[in-house]
Amino acid sequence: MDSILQLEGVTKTFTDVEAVKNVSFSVKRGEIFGFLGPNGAGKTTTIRTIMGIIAPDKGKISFCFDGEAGHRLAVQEDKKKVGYLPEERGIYSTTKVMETILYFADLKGADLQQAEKDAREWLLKLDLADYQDKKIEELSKGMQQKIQFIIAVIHRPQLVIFDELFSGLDPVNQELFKEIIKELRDQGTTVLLSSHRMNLVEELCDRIFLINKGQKVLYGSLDKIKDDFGVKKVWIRYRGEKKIKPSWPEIKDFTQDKNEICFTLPKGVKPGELLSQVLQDLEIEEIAVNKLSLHDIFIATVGDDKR
Ligand SMILES: Nc1ncnc2c1ncn2[C@@H]1O[C@H](COP(=O)(O)OP(=O)(O)OP(=O)(O)O)[C@@H](O)[C@H]1O
Repeated sequence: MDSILQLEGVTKTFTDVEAVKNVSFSVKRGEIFGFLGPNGAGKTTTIRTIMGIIAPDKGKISFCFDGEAGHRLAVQEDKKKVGYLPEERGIYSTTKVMETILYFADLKGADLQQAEKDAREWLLKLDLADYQDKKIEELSKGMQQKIQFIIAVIHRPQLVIFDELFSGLDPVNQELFKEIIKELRDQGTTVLLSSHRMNLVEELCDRIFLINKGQKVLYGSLDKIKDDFGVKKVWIRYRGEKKIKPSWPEIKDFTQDKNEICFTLPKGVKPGELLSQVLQDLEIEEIAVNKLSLHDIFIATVGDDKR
């Protein structure tokens, strides 16, 4: 898979904050790429440099549309190939919903007849069909966010960047957008998704970049990151209420709740060998051995600093 977007050594310093330090990654054509990090990590700053809203102090950002050679997003024509949902929400406006969507579609050079047809379909899909003639300011925050989503995709961009798409959406709408993002990917759109919602990222993305304090922490395929991390989480439910006192030095983060125990095994410890010793005198009802979730890896990697 070739890259549609490439960042090489991107650095951005504000007066007294090094917001982004030497960040490099590439987004492959047709993938859903997760861009993660705690609050203040540098995600939005990186995205704004990608969108050409702020210039990086150092580094190179290049796009490669339709197999062309990579170049900066300077040309107006190229900007039309990218969609962007910014983190800051609210398009408070007295303009009507459909007019607003078509205004942005026009700015991005979309065919207006096609855009109007697409807009109707999106509004229907997002449960806003009755709102097309309402003023934007009459919509709730979540509804306005849906309109911003439509604006980001109305010109059928090749690459779309969602900065915290899921924030402010209720669980039903989060599920709806999860499906929509998969559909966009299946239709050939590349998606860069910045988010704190680890469970959603885990379900949607094959590859991620985790940034903390402006710098790379983890980058690559989620499966490989989990394998490299190596820690396994073990959960066991057994018959009876025997109190367990683990005497095995390999076991970490041990907790017990009635007849359920949970612990982690560090990288390199083979669960089979240990469990055969641990389980000798327990009558097991259920057992699960899993790689750490992205949420656990996130906490383990950046949590200490945050605390
Ligand atoms: N315009 C600015 N002027 C000064 N400092 C800024 C500016 N924009 C961002 N920063 C600083 O840069 C750092 C990174 O901010 P950024 O908004 O990129 O983080 P983020 O990862 O998007 O955070 P969040 O998840 O909280 O939105 C922060 O320390 C922030 O205070």
